[in-house]
Amino acid sequence: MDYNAKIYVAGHRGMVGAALVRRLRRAGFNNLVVRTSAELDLRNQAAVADFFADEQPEYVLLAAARVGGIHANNTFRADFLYDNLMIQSNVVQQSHVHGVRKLLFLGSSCIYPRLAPQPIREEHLLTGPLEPTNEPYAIAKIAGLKLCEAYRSQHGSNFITVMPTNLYGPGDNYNLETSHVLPALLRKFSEAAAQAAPAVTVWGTGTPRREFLHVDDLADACLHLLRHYDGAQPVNVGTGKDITIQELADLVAELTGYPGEVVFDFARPDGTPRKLLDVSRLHGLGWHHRIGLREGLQQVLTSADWLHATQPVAALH
Ligand SMILES: NC(=O)c1ccc[n+]([C@@H]2O[C@H](COP(=O)([O-])OP(=O)(O)OC[C@H]3O[C@@H](n4cnc5c(N)ncnc54)[C@H](OP(=O)(O)O)[C@@H]3O)[C@@H](O)[C@H]2O)c1
Ligand SMILES: C[C@@H]1O[C@H](OP(=O)(O)OP(=O)(O)OC[C@H]2O[C@@H](n3cnc4c(=O)[nH]c(N)nc43)[C@H](O)[C@@H]2O)[C@@H](O)[C@H](O)[C@@H]1O
Repeated sequence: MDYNAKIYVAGHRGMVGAALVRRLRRAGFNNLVVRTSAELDLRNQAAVADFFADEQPEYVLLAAARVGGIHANNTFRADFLYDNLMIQSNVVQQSHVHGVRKLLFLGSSCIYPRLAPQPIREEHLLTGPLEPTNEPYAIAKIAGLKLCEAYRSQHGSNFITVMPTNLYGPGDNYNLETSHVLPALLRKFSEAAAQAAPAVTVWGTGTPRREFLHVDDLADACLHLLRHYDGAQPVNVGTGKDITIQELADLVAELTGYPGEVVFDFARPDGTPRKLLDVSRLHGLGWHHRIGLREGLQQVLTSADWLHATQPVAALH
């Protein structure tokens, strides 16, 4: 890849988008194009067409999406379906119209069938019913993956799809209603430790298993695939290891120094019982993750981003 190539990072302020910008800059790619959602609402077809006509990017990394945890997905079902369909349809279609050399689309491990064989291989997609709590989001993401596949087959477009597992790291969402489990537990346990609260409530039964990859590892994998992968098949990106939500809660309690009780709220949904990714295709392409979960959590808990993100509201005024 030419270091002066114009690369559009859609969603550059998000956790993944910001990590992509950091990784691209560190690699020497400095001709990056970015827009906030206020500057360019990617649901607006005409605005996206104008943007591509003006900027003519050579590469596109599509990290803009409506994203959230199990509760947000299950609550804002129409928003997760509509926003993601519009964003990806506009960006992928305009990438084709303007002859983008390569586009990287981000799927997710949660779009595989709810009870897919474990670990999940890329060919397990669409082989069974989806997890109900995030079916709208999964349908949108599957449509995006299929749109990339269709442009490749009809027009020879080099649009690749990456399937990340659950991610965490700098720029994560710590809103307790809309976030994913890992940032939610980091916040809950650290606030409980600071306030000497007697117990922390964890949603569900604690028995589901989840795999967690640091977002800087994901960004590194995306750059590796942007440089070395031109295949039609999606590529899973993960660590190949998972833990139960109970084990995650115990690890977060240890790292935040919380001594109190953990209480499980069975009224909250567990979601998919397990979604461990088979990462042999990725390993075969020469990439392995570097940041283990304990090390990654310690990095988050000592980062400036964490202190800023979880500053008590009172302190902000
Ligand atoms: N987080 C995970 O665990 C995870 C796991 C697997 C896959 N992924 C995928 O990774 C990608 C990024 O996720 P993330 O965790 O980085 O999400 P995030 O932190 O919520 O960031 C999403 C970004 O999308 C942008 N965006 C949302 N709606 C937009 C719109 N209408 N127009 C323009 N931009 C819009 C936002 O821009 P502004 O900030 O400017 O508003 C934001 O920067 C998504 O495709 C997601 O499916 C995430
Ligand atoms: C990667 C993401 O995976 C998502 O599924 P998924 O991992 O179940 O989404 P999470 O919200 O991370 O929930 C994972 C598991 O953690 C439990 N959990 C326990 N305590 C909490 C808490 O305080 N907050 C949250 N959020 N969960 C909690 C939750 O019930 C579920 O069993 C999809 O819904 C998204 O579409 C996205 O793709």
